[in-house]
Amino acid sequence: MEMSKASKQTTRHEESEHVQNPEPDQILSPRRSLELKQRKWWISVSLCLFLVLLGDSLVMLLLNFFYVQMKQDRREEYDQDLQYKGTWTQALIQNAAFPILIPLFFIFPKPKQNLETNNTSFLSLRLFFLYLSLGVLVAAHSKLFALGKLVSNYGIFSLISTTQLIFTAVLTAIINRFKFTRWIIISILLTIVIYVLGTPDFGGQPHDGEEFGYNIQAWLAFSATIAFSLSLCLIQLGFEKLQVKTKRYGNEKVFRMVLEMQICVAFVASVVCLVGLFASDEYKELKGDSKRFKKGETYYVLSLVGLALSWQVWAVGMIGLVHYVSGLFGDVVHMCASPFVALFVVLAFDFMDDVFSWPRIGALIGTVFALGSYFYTLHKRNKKKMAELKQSENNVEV
Ligand SMILES: Nc1ncnc2[nH]cnc12
Repeated sequence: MEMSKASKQTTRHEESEHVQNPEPDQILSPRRSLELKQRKWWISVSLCLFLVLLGDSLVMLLLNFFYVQMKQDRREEYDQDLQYKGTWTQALIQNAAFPILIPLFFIFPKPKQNLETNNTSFLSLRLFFLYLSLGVLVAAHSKLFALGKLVSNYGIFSLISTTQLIFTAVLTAIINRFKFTRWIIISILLTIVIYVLGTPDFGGQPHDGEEFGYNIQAWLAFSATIAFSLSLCLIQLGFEKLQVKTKRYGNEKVFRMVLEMQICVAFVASVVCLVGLFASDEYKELKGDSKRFKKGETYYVLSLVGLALSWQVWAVGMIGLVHYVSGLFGDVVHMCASPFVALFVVLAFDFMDDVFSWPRIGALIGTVFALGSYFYTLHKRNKKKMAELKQSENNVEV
């Protein structure tokens, strides 16, 4: 697209201003600047990891709280009726609290737009379609996840969910041309074992006789799993190939990108879930649930609001990990959260059937090795970048 004379002048003016007032990073030596960048990156990764653990734990605690509120005493008398019943509602809750992120989006600093790029409207259009399709995909996995949890035996559902990491690994190899290292493979294998041993129990299961056929259960869990893995890989692709290339945020990876992705995708997903909720007449059943809540309607609404906010905490952490590291790492962290979540559920609720047994303790210890092994690869990658920079500096000096 042709640039007008006036805009060219402004651009030149801005460019000279940019040179006269360099960014703080540009004043520093390249080595110091890379060091600072890597430190900032580690802080961002640690923060996102914490958000995923926190979100995962809060979601599971609130789901169990809901279960306890609907039932007078023990959880071992499983009853599907005591879960959040509406699956469109649950899918909506998983996405609908995104507006709380909008003020955050404006609070986070906006880096200067890169002025070299001129043909970004094409990329922005593709980004728009990516957000649209990702929103539909996220709505689909949220709905299938809720449905699978409602109609399946939770143990079987969890076991099938274990394959999630395998799907993510295969899909990311194809879609993102992901390069696996020995340490990443060790981390994946450990995470699978951790997930099998450490998944938290969940009370809201159907009675044995009431379960859907195993076929349907398996298909629901598999579909949720594949849709979830696919969404992680596509989000990574969107960051790498579209969002970074539009250069609206300069050349850097910034947290604003994470918030933009989550707000746009969750908005589309919420619209899809709302349509589903009304088209299926499910909204009519909501009143019944609130009446049965032991602590009353206010707590019922508060627990739904809490659940919706917890999902946003989780989603921002997940998308942050995809942005700063990869979809595969996001999935590893999400699955490694399971023994922590199980521990919190055991500590928070006095469920007679739920103890923090040896396999779970083993799983908890295993997370240190699984995450440590992935972190080792990341540390080596950062060190390699620093070594390359030092090498090129030495070459210039010689
Ligand atoms: N909607 C979802 N949320 C969390 N984990 C999932 N795994 C598959 N679908 C999921």
